[in-house]
Amino acid sequence: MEIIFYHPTFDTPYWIAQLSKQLPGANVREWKKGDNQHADYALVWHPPVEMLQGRDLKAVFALGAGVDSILSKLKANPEMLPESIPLFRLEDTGMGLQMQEYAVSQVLHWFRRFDDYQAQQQKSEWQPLADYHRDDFTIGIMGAGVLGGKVAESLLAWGFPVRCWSRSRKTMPGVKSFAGTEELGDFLRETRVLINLLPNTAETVGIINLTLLNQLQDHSYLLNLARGVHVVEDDLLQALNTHKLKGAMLDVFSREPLPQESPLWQHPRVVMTPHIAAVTRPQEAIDYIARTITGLERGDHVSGQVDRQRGY
Ligand SMILES: NC(=O)C1=CN([C@@H]2O[C@H](COP(=O)(O)OP(=O)(O)OC[C@H]3O[C@@H](n4cnc5c(N)ncnc54)[C@H](O)[C@@H]3O)[C@@H](O)[C@H]2O)C=CC1
Ligand SMILES: O=C(O)C(=O)CO
Repeated sequence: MEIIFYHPTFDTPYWIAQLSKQLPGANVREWKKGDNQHADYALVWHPPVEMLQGRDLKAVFALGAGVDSILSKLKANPEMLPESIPLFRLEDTGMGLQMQEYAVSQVLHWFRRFDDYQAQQQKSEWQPLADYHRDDFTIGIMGAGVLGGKVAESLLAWGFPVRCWSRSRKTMPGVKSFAGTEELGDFLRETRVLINLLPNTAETVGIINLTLLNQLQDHSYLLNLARGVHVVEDDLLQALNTHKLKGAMLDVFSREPLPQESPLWQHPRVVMTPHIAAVTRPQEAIDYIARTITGLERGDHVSGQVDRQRGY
């Protein structure tokens, strides 16, 4: 079995060594420009079109959870990957725990009013503030998939009321589920902390705009863990400046790195990280890919296949 690997920043020799260990019958090689030799599987992130085009592959694995970049490349170059070749993505593989750490730490930060205490400290002000109550701190998760589900579990464990919104209704013990555009308003109405874990699709681009933000509770918070294009940044700034939103924590931006001139950098109630909410953990990802390839070779049903029509 021949496997080609391409990632612009990962430690390629490490990945090749570990994959070869887990798939002893396979020959795993780094794909380099000009390599047109046969391959059964391709493992990729931001692949050049020529790497995939015209190949008789059994499957392609995206080395991340989101497949928006590969699907947008495919839209521009449909011949890069025919529909008959399945595309897989990473399901959790250690990203769920990272998302939990990120969300829990920031929700607790807001809930215990550490943002207010930090602002007071800037003014050398010693002033205990009134506690917030969990009943007024409903967490609303947009996108209740693999990662949204994990985040919901962890915030439930901290005793917060948790609700989620997705395309179809979910059954998660203790979590109130809302589905479809017709239930979006009800979902937002009681949400105090909005956590975004939607995929980037034609339907979700720009979904977090002023109309949506205005439906949240007053003095709400936004945690964007998914993709920058979900948020209309001017609308976010407006919601912050009118105090509809009390704070925002952003891991992702419509342009990355965030341009120096963006007013988000300096906003006193915005905190940000450089797209690190959940990164690919090599060992877990390699375990998953090796397990899935073994399953595909046996003809088993395996999970993680992207539905290209849906876009995730
Ligand atoms: N910031 C970071 O470091 C990372 C960000 N991500 C982002 O997180 C996203 C989510 O990842 P997973 O949970 O693994 O995806 P998933 O596919 O398991 O879950 C997506 C959820 O969104 C819902 N959804 C999709 N379209 C919808 C629509 N139009 N309306 C309502 N609900 C809709 C689905 O029903 C599903 O519940 C990824 O697509 C990726 O963009 C993923 C990993 C790291
Ligand atoms: O896996 C993904 O989709 C990511 O955004 C990784 O940072």
